[in-house]
Amino acid sequence: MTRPFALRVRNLSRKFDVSAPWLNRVVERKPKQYVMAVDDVSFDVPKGGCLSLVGESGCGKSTVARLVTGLYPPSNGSLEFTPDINGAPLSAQMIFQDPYASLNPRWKVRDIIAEPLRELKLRETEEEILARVAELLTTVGLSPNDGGKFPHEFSGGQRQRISIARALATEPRFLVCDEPTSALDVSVQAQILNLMRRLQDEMGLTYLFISHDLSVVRHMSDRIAVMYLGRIVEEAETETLFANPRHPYTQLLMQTIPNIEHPKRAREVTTGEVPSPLNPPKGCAFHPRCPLADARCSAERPAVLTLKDGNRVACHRVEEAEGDSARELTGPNSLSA
Ligand SMILES: Nc1ncnc2c1ncn2[C@@H]1O[C@H](COP(=O)(O)OP(=O)(O)OP(=O)(O)O)[C@@H](O)[C@H]1O
Repeated sequence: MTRPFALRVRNLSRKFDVSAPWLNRVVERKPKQYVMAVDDVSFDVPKGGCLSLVGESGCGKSTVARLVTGLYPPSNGSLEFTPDINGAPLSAQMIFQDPYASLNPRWKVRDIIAEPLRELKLRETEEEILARVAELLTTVGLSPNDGGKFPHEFSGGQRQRISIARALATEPRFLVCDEPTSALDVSVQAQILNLMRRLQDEMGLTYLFISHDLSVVRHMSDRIAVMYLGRIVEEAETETLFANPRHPYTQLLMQTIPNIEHPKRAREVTTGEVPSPLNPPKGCAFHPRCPLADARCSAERPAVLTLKDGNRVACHRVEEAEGDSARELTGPNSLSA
């Protein structure tokens, strides 16, 4: 049975104009240049669940986050929130990687958290606003007295708790979390992830979670979409992805996860570099780094196939290996509705 979705994204693209200034282009006879930061991406975020986007720096994760929160308009494609999420005060709230940079250092914590309440007039009196701030601080594991302090008086983990409290102020149903723990120590990361899971259970929140680290998203996610150079290369249920990573790039990312046998792994891919998005490789964008690549991979871009188990993968070699069990639906990137 298909799970109801909170957000449905179809064929979403976003390009950025990165051309040199007009005069330089004319003098040097250079054409306009574009980066395809997000290229024909489709996914569903399950209601009350968590979909994670994973991939190396520059693959387009943050741009998807900004498209979902409305910070950027798409160049193409659609975003559809279910009506109850659209009806919430803001359809999607965002939690950022660096809580210090996203908290105004000159404001007391209570004013930081109260800002959206005041802005959107969600409480009538100052007393009600302060009561709500105290409630939010308690919800994220801080003390109501912490409202009188400034951001620099807190540790990194506590500052991320403050960001979460502020994001929750408007009672959103949908949170976009862009690398919320990657600036934190591993032990603090676990505390913040546990807090986010508890809040999800208690408030029925839906998460779009973004990380470069598969091990971080493993225990948060119902499904994981792996991105490479602006496109989704594999999307699967979390346990299936870990048990049977099909795309060679997912397999490469798996090799960066520390485990008992390899406790000191780098956590980041150290073999080969991501090609420039200004000049992406022809065919499959991953083929220059792929141990399985053959002539077809350098010539023909693989479509995103939906497999019998509902998971999706864009790889000629997987398609060949899975034979009849792989089936293409109505076109590249389509999902079973
Ligand atoms: N405002 C912008 N103008 C021009 N290019 C951009 C802009 N935002 C992103 N890009 C480019 O789009 C591509 C995707 O960037 P994006 O930040 O979405 O990736 P990411 O996977 O989130 O990486 P990171 O984790 O480093 O932020 C990159 O090549 C980036 O340089």
